[in-house]
Amino acid sequence: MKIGIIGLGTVGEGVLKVLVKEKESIFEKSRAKVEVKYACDLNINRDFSFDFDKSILIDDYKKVIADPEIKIVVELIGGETLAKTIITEAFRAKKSVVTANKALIAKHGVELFQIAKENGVSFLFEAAVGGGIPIVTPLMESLVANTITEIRGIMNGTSNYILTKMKNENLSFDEALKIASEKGYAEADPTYDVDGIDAGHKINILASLAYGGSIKFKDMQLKGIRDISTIDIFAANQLDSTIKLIASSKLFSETSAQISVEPTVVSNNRILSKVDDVYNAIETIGSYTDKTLFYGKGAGMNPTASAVVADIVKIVTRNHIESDYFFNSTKVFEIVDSNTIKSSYYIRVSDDFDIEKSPFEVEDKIENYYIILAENISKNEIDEIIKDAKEKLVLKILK
Ligand SMILES: NC(=O)C1=CN([C@@H]2O[C@H](COP(=O)(O)OP(=O)(O)OC[C@H]3O[C@@H](n4cnc5c(N)ncnc54)[C@H](OP(=O)(O)O)[C@@H]3O)[C@@H](O)[C@H]2O)C=CC1
Ligand SMILES: N[C@@H](CC=O)C(=O)O
Repeated sequence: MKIGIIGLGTVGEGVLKVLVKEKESIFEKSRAKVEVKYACDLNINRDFSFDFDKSILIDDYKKVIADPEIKIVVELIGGETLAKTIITEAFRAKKSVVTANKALIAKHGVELFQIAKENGVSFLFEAAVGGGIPIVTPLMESLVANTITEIRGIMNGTSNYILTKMKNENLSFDEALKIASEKGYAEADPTYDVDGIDAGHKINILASLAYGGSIKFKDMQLKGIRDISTIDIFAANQLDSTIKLIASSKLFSETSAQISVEPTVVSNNRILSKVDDVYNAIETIGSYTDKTLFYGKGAGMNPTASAVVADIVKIVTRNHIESDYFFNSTKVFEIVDSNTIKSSYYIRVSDDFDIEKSPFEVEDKIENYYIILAENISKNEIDEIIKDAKEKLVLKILK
């Protein structure tokens, strides 16, 4: 089967490399014959990290769409504008699409899956969540017997890399982010990584796969790691805990779920506290399986390429399920406001805060800050109590 790859950046170059180097072994294992007819990028005169027949290089994606021999388009340019046009044009030209573009699926999944369906083609996206970790296929296929009630995990490699380097190597936030970008982990706009947006795209996708229907991305509560200071990392350590950016989704009813992304103080007794660097880990709770844990590299050229290639092979071997259950507009989930739900919290407030007049007790005092641990209280209630403090940070605790 002939395919065209559009976008030869970190992931696209990796996919081309795997398809060139592993052509025979992929055929031996799957009987899939995958021929890359076009590899498209804006800059095709640059150096590549491996040898291949350069005659496949083109710089106009329209050639891929216009060629009737091409059966699969692999969209790896990222972004939400041109990528959406390319994917839509590919569907209308009766071509299946494989992508790693989580932003596009989280925001436009309902529309795109509808167009794919109308044109009788496939739309696969294993690489969109968890890099090299198989998690999309398990949720759609391997765990089909279960009602998935909870999904929780570390889903952004860049912010996990930054938090790990700040804790273990005393690197500054900016130094660690720079290295993550150089390694190809970060998004073209790294605010997506550090502000919880990328993890938000991923939990949106997983929740839709788990519960069916769709979740409106704009209604989700997202918070990133920008406000985490070395003081918080030190204080968490004193509490035998580690700060992680946790994306989570909990089913509340048939039509509502609590879905959020927030930095969380995770007890060192939990496996998630040990997931470091670019690694991701995603826990699911299923009605029959109970807890299942998926762990692996969440970003970077090779792991992500592995997931994209798996989708290509799936389409070539016609070994996948088409279903109306996921990403449809007939069941749109209501998102429960996390700030109203009682939980345990870590609070850091500047010492201008009148602790005596508050219901809180000081757990620790570090520099000019009180560290407080609060139980059985909502974030909204805490915000009201500490509203006059000059500086404050409130993080959920995962015991
Ligand atoms: N990096 C990672 O670890 C992961 C990334 N993803 C997702 O994969 C996708 C790709 O990410 P990544 O590889 O990191 O991004 P990159 O920015 O490294 O690569 C994108 C490539 O597409 C090229 N491009 C842009 N516009 C066009 C066009 N019109 N025609 C042809 N090529 C074009 C870019 O060229 P130029 O640079 O000249 O603009 C660049 O080479 C994104 O959706 C991302 O979210 C998913 C999982 C992991
Ligand atoms: N920028 C993302 C890339 C993979 O999805 C991340 O850091 O996790």
